[in-house]
Amino acid sequence: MHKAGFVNIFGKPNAGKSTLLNAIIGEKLAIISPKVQTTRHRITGVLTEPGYQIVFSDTPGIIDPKYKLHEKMMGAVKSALEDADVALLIMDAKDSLEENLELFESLKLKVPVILIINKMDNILKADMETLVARAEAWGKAKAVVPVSAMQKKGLKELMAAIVALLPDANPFYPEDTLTDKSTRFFVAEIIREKIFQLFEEEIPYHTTVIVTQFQEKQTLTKITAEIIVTRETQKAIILGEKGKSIREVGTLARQDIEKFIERKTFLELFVKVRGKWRDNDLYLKEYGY
Ligand SMILES: Nc1nc2c(ncn2[C@@H]2O[C@H](COP(=O)(O)OP(=O)(O)OP(=O)(O)O)[C@@H](O)[C@H]2O)c(=O)[nH]1
Repeated sequence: MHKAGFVNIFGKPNAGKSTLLNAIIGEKLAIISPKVQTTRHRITGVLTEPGYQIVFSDTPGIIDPKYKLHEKMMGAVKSALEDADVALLIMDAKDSLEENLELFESLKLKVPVILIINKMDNILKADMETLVARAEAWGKAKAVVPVSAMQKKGLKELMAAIVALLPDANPFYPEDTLTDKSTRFFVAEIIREKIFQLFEEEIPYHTTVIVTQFQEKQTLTKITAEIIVTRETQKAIILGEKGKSIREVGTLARQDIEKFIERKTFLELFVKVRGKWRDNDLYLKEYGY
């Protein structure tokens, strides 16, 4: 019998959700950054193997709804909770187990749960064994699996634990589907990732990216994107002296986009100032939140 189901990943910011999803799907789908809270959308990757199909979703890190944007992120967490067949709760091995369990309890999950202890490469084997035993004593997880998402360790054990909990069902997507999000979305995420890499703290959090044009030409793909910031001063920083910084964003993003869409790409970037987009419902809708 074929198995198929929806599997959602939850965890505190920086626990390694995006890294794990990428390690499993084997394609760069979610963006990864050492800064917290980079994942704002539900990102779905589809894994099709002989005998089973898993539709994965990477939800935003769990945080307080300080801004409207954050409320939308919590909304995404809740809606993901409601439609999952299996929930993967992930924590950093160096983080407090008690705190994480308290957080996971507060989600009031009604679906089967697998507790993943990530970053096993960061702690001693004996300490990990003790941690796993304490996590198992919680009693609410069907399995406790230590992994290193970064080093792709423990993934086989994790997959076996997930498949064991999947319902019998036919595949939801055709075999070659990687994701149900549009290419445009990933292009915008790649550009946003570069902004995270190149600029300090506050800039990335005040920035969003929209792809305004995506044209397949004969020899290349022409993409136009707008980088939306909240203040003129931020615009000046992103542009840089004589446009040096924005060119750097463009070059790095273009290289990754070309790898992702497997086509030569012409990328054009504009920076626009839209005050308070994070608190404005209309903008949030326009930008896909
Ligand atoms: N040492 C180690 N670091 C890891 C591992 N997995 C992830 N990381 C690092 O932890 C940081 C956060 O990883 P992400 O995958 O972006 O975390 P996330 O949970 O998706 O974070 P948000 O998007 O903020 O919710 C990055 O710097 C990763 O490189 C791991 O197995 N070992």
